Amino acid sequence: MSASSPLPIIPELPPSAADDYEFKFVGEGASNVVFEVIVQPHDESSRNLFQWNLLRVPKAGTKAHTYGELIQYWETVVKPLFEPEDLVQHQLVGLGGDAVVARLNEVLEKEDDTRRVDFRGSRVAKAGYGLLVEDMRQRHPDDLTLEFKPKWLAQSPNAPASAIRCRTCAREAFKHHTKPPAPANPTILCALDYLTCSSSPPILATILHHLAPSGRRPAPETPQQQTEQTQQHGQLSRWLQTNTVLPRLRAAQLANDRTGPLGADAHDAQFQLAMTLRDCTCFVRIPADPSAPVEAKLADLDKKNWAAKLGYWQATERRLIEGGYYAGTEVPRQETDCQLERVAKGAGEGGKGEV
Ligand SMILES: O=P(O)(O)O[C@@H]1[C@@H](OP(=O)(O)O)[C@H](OP(=O)(O)O)[C@H](O)[C@H](OP(=O)(O)O)[C@H]1OP(=O)(O)O
Ligand SMILES: Nc1ncnc2c1ncn2[C@@H]1O[C@H](COP(=O)(O)OP(=O)(O)OP(=O)(O)O)[C@@H](O)[C@H]1O
Repeated sequence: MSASSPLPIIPELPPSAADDYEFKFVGEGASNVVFEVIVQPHDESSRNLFQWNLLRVPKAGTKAHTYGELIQYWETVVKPLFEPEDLVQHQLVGLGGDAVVARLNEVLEKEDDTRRVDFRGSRVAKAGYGLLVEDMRQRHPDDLTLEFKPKWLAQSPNAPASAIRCRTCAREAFKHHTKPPAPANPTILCALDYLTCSSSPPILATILHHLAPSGRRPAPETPQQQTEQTQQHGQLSRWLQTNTVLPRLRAAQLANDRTGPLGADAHDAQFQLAMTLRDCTCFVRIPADPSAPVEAKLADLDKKNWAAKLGYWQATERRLIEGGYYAGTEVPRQETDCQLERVAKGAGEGGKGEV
């Protein structure tokens, strides 16, 4: 938003929305909740707003910035780093009063039993604005959709010389140490593999196994569905090998962090941006229609509350170094599959070939 561009018109939910609209829980993170909004068929203007968009609202009691600040940061700092098609688009929407927030909280309360344990009981904040975010879910029941966090695509500048794990694998090993992984999902995907899979078929196979395990989709019921799924698998492989968005994200993470958390201060705007870039989500949609293009977009590129988080980031980095999580010497040893360890062991020893 430059100083000279006109202020965008912010749409507003009508006062009757709490009673007239249906709100369905879609997902949540530590700071936000996302809902699908279903409007009356005759309400054409609202139908246009919500046909391809979801409603994202802030949770109460977090240290996150207001949506006005998030939009300003995204427009001026994040957006210039990417191509428009790399980013999930969004716009502010007025919530039309506390009745909508109360309604959203009723929906959330009903979900409590199935929510992530540490999120249970958290509620939507009494905010004036939400965000309309481009809906990245399936548009057709046979579309293949994926969601993952690329995290740290390059090593932390603070990693010790003895590191055989990247920052993402070290952090995951620490997490598994304090909270053992679910039996269904025991292995860790090394974030560095996203960038090297283009030149290594075994690494590509590992990523495909993590992102699109065959058991997660219903088995094809017709020859047409079988063909579609094979095509989509091929499209996903090609996307992983040729996309430009993850290399661009990695380059921006590297360019904006020369010191790592231990050398940064709360006023270091570049480091702060790097931390935003390390906590985004990548959505991929591969349409069932083979002539339609693959869409892959980054979301959740929110400005971090640096003053509130710097202490946590520094303490995490120290814990990973001092606890031996980078060096792989923690006790008991956690199972990881880091590219750095594979390289250190030598590509020949049953590893995954050149990386
Ligand atoms: O600290 P990390 O690396 O575990 O990342 C946190 C995320 O954990 P996860 O991606 O699951 O490992 C964490 O994600 P969850 O929603 O807890 O899964 C948040 O994104 C957190 O950011 P914020 O406090 O909401 O600003 C994230 O915090 P920072 O990115 O600010 O460190
Ligand atoms: N544009 C979208 N399309 C489809 N689903 C979405 C979209 N945005 C969010 N979601 C769903 O809602 C969930 C939570 O959204 P979001 O990432 O905005 O929360 P958050 O609190 O910012 O997360 P985090 O704690 O990781 O920072 C996502 O994991 C995803 O399942």
